[in-house]
Amino acid sequence: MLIAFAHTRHYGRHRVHADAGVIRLAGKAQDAQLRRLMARLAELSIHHPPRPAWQRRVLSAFLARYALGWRLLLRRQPEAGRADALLIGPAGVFAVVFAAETAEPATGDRSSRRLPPGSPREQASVARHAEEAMAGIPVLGGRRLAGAAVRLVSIADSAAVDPPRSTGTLLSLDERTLDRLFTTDSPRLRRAEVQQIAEEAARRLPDHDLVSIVDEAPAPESDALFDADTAHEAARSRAVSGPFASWLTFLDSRQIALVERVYSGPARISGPAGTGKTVVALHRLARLARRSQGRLLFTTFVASLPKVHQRSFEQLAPEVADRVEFVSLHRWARRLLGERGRPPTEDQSAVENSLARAWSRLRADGLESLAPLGYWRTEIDRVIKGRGLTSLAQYQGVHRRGRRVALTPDQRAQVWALYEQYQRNLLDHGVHDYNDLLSAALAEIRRRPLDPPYSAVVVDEVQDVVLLGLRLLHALVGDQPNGLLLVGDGQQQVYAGGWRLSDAGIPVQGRGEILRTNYRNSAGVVDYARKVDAVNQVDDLDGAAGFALRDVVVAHPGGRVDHWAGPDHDFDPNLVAAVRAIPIDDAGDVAVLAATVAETRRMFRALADAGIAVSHLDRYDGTQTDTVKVGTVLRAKGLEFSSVFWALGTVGDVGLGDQVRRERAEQAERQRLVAATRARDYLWVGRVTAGDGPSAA
Ligand SMILES: Nc1ncnc2c1ncn2[C@@H]1O[C@H](COP(=O)(O)OP(=O)(O)OP(=O)(O)O)[C@@H](O)[C@H]1O
Repeated sequence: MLIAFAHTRHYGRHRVHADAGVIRLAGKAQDAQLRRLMARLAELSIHHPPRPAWQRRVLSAFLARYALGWRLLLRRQPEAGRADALLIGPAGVFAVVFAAETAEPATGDRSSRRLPPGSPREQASVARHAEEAMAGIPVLGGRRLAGAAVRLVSIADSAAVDPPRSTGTLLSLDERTLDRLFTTDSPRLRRAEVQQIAEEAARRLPDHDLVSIVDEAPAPESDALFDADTAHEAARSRAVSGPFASWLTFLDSRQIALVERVYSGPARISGPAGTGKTVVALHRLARLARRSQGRLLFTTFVASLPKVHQRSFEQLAPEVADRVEFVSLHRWARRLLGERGRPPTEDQSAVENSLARAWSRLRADGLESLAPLGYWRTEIDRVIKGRGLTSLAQYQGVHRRGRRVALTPDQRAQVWALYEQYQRNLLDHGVHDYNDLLSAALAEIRRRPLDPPYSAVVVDEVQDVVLLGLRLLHALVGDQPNGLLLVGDGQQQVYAGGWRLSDAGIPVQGRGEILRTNYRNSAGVVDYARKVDAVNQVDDLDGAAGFALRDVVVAHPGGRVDHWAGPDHDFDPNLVAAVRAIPIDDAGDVAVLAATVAETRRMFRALADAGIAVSHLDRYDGTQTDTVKVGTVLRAKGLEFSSVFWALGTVGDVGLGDQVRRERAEQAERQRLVAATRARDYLWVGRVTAGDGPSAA
């Protein structure tokens, strides 16, 4: 065994020498020997102050894992607001603080005295400095270490009376619980990445020593996923670019810039499907949470999505996860109204009934000849109530974005009459629809703002939030710096009746950013999605030309798309056969999607009858299960699966006018785009060429 240190010295039979601040321990590492060596190292070091025995044992425990790929950077002199060490290994990057008074600073200088261990100020300072030192360290493949990947861990003397508790921004351990640091279900770093990061950190931090042990027989990289012979091309490309969920640890330089950017007011991140918009939003939340004390909010229009992203966030930044609320917009509004003593009365069938009764009274006025009731429901939901219009005069003047049935002033007056009758019926029933929830919540917030307010609000899939919802979310944080972040993609808008951010009075000029590299979908899947017509109708949510999927850079090669077309009676057996062809172990990463609930019901039944374990996508919360998820494409927004089966429904548009048909076709194209871009590696597209299609239950 050879130990290298600042100057070559001999300790027993070990030769120790230091070279540019790098300490080397060479030879076969035995735990007991290491412990002795570390003790000597601490005592004899000309760089490091003496350490208490328990800290030396902890450091030895770190070094004992050297052969398993762990690297240690040791700060020479303790310093207020700085980590004592950085530990880098398969489970991630940790900034380590010894949570007890270490040896008195050699200089006795007051400035180097520490704040009380574990004080929030000390924690925040340690976390910030460690993040800033490490963020952006490059590894192979053009990826860079994300600041949020650096976790703060405080290690206490296990002889202390109270066992340490993980609180706030801190993971607290002692010698008895130290193993929790090293164990991980899904490795975040590969051996070569650990080494690259450690070496670059040593360059960036000249007041640290990188302790290394040259082992004659390093343990082999154990992950079979990286075996070039066995892996599928796309899966291999993912494996090469990093272990599972590599976005938890690495981002590209553009993404890092967006995570770290300080915005002086509301900001927008857009970009085509799969470019990491949500990933960037989650990293930003982690960064902001670590730099603030209050609550933060992540919300979206899609009911089931917040839970899924909450699970990812708990992996990304467990220390601050309890300060970030993940909740859908309507649930949030409902909760607020409850807390303010004004709980809404919700009854979906009474809401439907209110509209149906209004329709049977007023349809003869001519609306029926233009479009069916469903069309007017969208008009009321998205255009009239969704935009918070309060008078016919406002409605007469509004630009009905995405709505293809042109309306004369008289016809607008008829729609307005339908809306007013609907409102009266809701009132009679004493019920509220979804938009009523949002407008009541907005009125509440204007009457009495939240106290304390959120320090940041992130809105994902913002393109599908109604204007009223945007106003509500804007009212929560106003134009405060880093307050409101809107994340979305105009190309994936699945509801007509959209808006411009300027309609909501949200100023994002100069704070709009675009992501352009797709990390989710393999090239074959992107090639299919590029041809979808929705590609040609995209803006940046504020009127300017957007950046479309057809122009993305694709990170992963490979991927496959299969097409099936045939008569209705052949659809079910072909779907079942195609799903069966997926290896059983991968079933949990499979989604079967369609545009309508009726279609999904039929497919659910067909798969279940064939003995395939299925579950409802709308109950999916990100928990790993081995069931195939079946649901509508609306429920799949923001999600991804290894394989996606998509039933191209036949649009039941017999007897509809050209304009309604056109709008439906546009919507169907956008849904197709969303469905296709949920698939990482495999997409199956089934189309019924004769008969009713899968919607015929
Ligand atoms: N820098 C990165 N390195 C590796 N993988 C990444 C990176 N950025 C994103 N990803 C992966 O890309 C996928 C898509 O990311 P994300 O869900 O954030 O995209 P999105 O733009 O929000 O997509 P959509 O608009 O379709 O919801 C995720 O699986 C994530 O793991």
